[in-house]
Amino acid sequence: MAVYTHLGAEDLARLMEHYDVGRLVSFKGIAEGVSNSNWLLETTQGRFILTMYERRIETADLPFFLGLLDHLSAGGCPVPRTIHDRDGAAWRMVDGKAVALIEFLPGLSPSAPTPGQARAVGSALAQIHLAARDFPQSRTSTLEPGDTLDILKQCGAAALGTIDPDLPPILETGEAIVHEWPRALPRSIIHSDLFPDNVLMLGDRVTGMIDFYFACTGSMAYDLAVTHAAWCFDGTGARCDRALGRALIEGYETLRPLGHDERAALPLLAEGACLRFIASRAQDWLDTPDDALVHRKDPMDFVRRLEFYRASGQSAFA
Ligand SMILES: Nc1ncnc2c1ncn2[C@@H]1O[C@H](COP(=O)(O)OP(=O)(O)O)[C@@H](O)[C@H]1O
Ligand SMILES: N[C@@H](CCOP(=O)(O)O)C(=O)O
Repeated sequence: MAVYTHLGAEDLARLMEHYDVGRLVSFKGIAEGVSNSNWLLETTQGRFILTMYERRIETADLPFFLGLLDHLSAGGCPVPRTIHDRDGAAWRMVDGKAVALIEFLPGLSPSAPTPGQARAVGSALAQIHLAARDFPQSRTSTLEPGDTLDILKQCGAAALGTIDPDLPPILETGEAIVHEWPRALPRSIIHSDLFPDNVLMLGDRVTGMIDFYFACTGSMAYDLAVTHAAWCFDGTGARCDRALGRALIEGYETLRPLGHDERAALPLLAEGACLRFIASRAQDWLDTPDDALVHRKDPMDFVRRLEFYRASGQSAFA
């Protein structure tokens, strides 16, 4: 479910009058996504996405997120640009909530990625890392391993055990990850959540990277590790497809070869990436009532991935 707020035809038509995008012809709410409300709008000039920011996103961060989309798009990356209103503003307020109108990009999110698609995504990720280097704004990550371990500690071992009896030991593993975490790797602006459902593709071509609402200043190799964990396993995290992993990293290195320090850190970075998704999923799981119409994502899918990275070390990326 990803339309939390009701906006009727008249509300949307009135809103569109503030933009130079023609007249509203049709619209529909988009079911995918969990954080924001999204509508697909069709006007006499084309298609657009309207996003209303509902959860987790601070209005104070919008200049960073929306400015980043415009910067990357202007730099030739497959990222939607924002449509500014007639006063030049990238977002407006509707009923006390911020909304932004965003370019619609064609494409489908792959549910069973191929090595060709993984290679293209690796290369697109490197492209945004390079293009973001001269983006003048920065944003501190709120999901470093220390932060995510704190989230798990706040959940508490007892509550984690109600999700799965094998979950509480993650608290101890998390301490080890925080202790060993590398702090001096090359940085840029990173996406931090480049799962297949945040990439639009036509065949082997990336047509869109979306949902930059976890983007922040961070280690580029960490972003590659997040993308490895997100793309290269079956749904439950029980099996890693090493061919996909190889293709992803090869694709990345066509534009930005990894340094020795980055390559050496990949297993630990991937463990940190898993810790981050275990924490947010566990928190959401415990915060979501049993009868809510939301599909809860299972933190154990990333516990299995973490165990794989811990057991395999460098060979996971060979
Ligand atoms: N620029 C875009 N072009 C085409 N479709 C988009 C665009 N932005 C979002 N979408 C569609 O909306 C869905 C939800 O968007 P997303 O930003 O991932 O929401 P959430 O932040 O709630 O996860 C996506 O899965 C995609 O289908
Ligand atoms: N990719 C994360 C969930 C983040 O939610 P999103 O809908 O904003 O992409 C996960 O799989 O846990």
